[in-house]
Amino acid sequence: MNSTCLQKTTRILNKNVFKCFLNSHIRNQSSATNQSLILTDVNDKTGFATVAFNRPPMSNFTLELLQDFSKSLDEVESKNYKGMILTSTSPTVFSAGLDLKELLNPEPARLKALRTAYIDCCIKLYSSMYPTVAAINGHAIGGGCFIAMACEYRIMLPNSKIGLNETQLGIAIPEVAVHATRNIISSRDAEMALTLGSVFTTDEALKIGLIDEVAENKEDALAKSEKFLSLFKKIPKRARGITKQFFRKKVIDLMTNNREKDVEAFVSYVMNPASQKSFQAFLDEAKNKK
Ligand SMILES: CCCCCC/C=C\CC(=O)SCCNC(=O)CCNC(=O)[C@H](O)C(C)(C)COP(=O)(O)OP(=O)(O)OC[C@H]1O[C@@H](n2cnc3c(N)ncnc32)[C@H](O)[C@@H]1OP(=O)(O)O
Repeated sequence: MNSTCLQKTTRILNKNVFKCFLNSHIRNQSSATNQSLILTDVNDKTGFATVAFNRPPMSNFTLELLQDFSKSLDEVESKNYKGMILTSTSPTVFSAGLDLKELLNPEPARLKALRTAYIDCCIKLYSSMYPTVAAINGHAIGGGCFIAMACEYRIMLPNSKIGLNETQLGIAIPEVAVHATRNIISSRDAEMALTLGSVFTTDEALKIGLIDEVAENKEDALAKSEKFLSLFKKIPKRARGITKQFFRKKVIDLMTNNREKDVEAFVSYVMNPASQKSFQAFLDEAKNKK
């Protein structure tokens, strides 16, 4: 097989694997974990890229996943795709946030790299020139919720949970997350939600405006996402992107300028014995549920 033919075959194979994951036909999780941690599929007709976290069943973030996600976000920007739908290949979870095993008894240098990579992804997503929508195909907790919040529009499946639960784990919410939350829901609801570490059902999230729409299933969520991105089809990209960035300037500046301070604070919260205890308690409780 010559190299062009091989490339074409590989592309087709990747596309089929991706479609299979998108439809949540994950029969064999160990084969899923052998795949890339991020899958990107581009619709040639619309120019929209669908980027999926590919770490079933929880789609929780490790350093490697975040590094790959950061590269995918660069690719969507540099290849000039017309918009991005963010989702996951897990059947019931968009993302359970940072991998708690990364936070438990961590090696400080890796923990710093994890948080830095997470903030990098948030900056790229929050300030992207292309339009973004989160097709929240299940639970979105902690860092998973914030990533969805960095998109411009959120469509969620019924019977799922979403929220920034950090205070429950002993991690203070950084100032930037306060402003980002207030950009979406009322200041009053934001203060209650972030101080309590509230996790909302789909219906509650819709009621307070944390999500914009509810979809019947994943297929419907992807169709609704395309509809949202299509709104911007005729709007010149540069004018749209710069206008979006003006609305988001405070959060972008805080994330960019406070990066080192945020990383230091995060490391100190995570290393705190009380937080360590709460990570272990969560993991033990989940084990004991079975
Ligand atoms: C610019 C700055 C902005 C700041 C934004 C904040 C940034 C990051 C902070 C974080 O992300 S901290 C982590 C937050 N996540 C959590 O607290 C865990 C969330 N998980 C859940 O609430 C639930 O698991 C779920 C997603 C609602 C699913 O519930 P379900 O009942 O279906 O499943 P469980 O029985 O709870 O779990 C199954 C299995 O998965 C393991 N697990 C779940 N979440 C994580 C995780 N985040 N990391 C590692 N492992 C996780 C859980 O322990 C079970 O494992 P086993 O017992 O089967 O081995």
